[in-house]
Amino acid sequence: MRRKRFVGESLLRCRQSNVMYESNGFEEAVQRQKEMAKKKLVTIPPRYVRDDQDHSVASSNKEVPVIDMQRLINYNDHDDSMNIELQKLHFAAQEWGFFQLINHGVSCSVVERMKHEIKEFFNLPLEEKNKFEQLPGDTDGFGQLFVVSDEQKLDWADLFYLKTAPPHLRMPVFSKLSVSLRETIEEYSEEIKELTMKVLKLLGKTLGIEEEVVKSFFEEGKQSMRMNYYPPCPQPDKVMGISPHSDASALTILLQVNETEGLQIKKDGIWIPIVPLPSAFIVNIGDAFEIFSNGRYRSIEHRSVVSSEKERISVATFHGPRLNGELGPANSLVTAHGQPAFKKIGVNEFYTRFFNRELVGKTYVDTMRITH
Ligand SMILES: O=C(O)CCC(=O)C(=O)O
Ligand SMILES: [Fe+2]
Repeated sequence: MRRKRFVGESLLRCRQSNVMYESNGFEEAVQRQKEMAKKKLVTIPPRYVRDDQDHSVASSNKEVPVIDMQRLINYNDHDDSMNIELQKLHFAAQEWGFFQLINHGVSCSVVERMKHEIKEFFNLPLEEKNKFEQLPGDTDGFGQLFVVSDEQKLDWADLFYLKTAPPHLRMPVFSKLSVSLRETIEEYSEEIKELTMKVLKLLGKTLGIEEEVVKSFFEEGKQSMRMNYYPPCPQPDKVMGISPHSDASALTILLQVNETEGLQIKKDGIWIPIVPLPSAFIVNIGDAFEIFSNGRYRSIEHRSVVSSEKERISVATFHGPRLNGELGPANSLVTAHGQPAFKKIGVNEFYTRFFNRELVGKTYVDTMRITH
């Protein structure tokens, strides 16, 4: 039995070794894209082949709702345009669990710097990237997450994960990053946190939850970032960039770093591709908010597919509940609607259990559901 950290054979690790390199087409694909344009890869290593996934998508072009943050800030109950936007937010959260957020107020310069720095970061030579590998038993750094067996299929992606806030959660890998990347992430983290709290309070408002209650669960919440690099794949229909899953977060704010599309969400059993609007964030409800809202707003399954030609890069910022607290349905919703739909769980345990399982659809949040 190999040590757990080797189970997924981090792409970085594989790229270090010429032997592995010769025998593993995926790493070759990554290298080919980055440094070795002459090599031609035609087959995909079996661990990445997904016979279990149907790649078909909706034939209609349904689109996720677009919410204008500008219309929602400084909320005032007498302002009709705000009321309309708040209704739209409620509809988006209830019917879609996903929306695009425009006029979000996060400064353009921070977003642009973030995109630039992340592209540069994934472009670093291998020897440099090796310095940021996950340590045994840890989640932060380059590596694999949610890989729990040697047989498990792997996603066609290189991922870099960081806990970003509150600052005491940052791991040593964070301080090893270049000053410019670190400062950019810090600023981005701060602005995204502010935005997230505004959206969470508004979602609370649409559900009749007091702002103070939202704050007590989420104000000091755990924020983390998952940076995803999806190399081009010679047979994109045979692999998954990220397998279908819901996020454990309360709210996720996704930044599309380059132009390549790939995110799809499952609506009424059908996969719908998302076409990101320029300057928008893609926002989604996660498991922790499904629990907090007693099931009124649900986390939605999503996945990422890859391209045969182009790399794709995204940064997901997850915001969850306060680590030393308890996660469970907001009291006011339980009183108003009869019974709790979810068990209460300590937040630390909520995350420990999440990271120790395979990430499959909504199976994690389902373990906390109470069946009456
Ligand atoms: O890359 C994407 O569009 C999706 C990423 C994602 O779902 C995640 O990191 O949880
Ligand atoms: Fe996700």
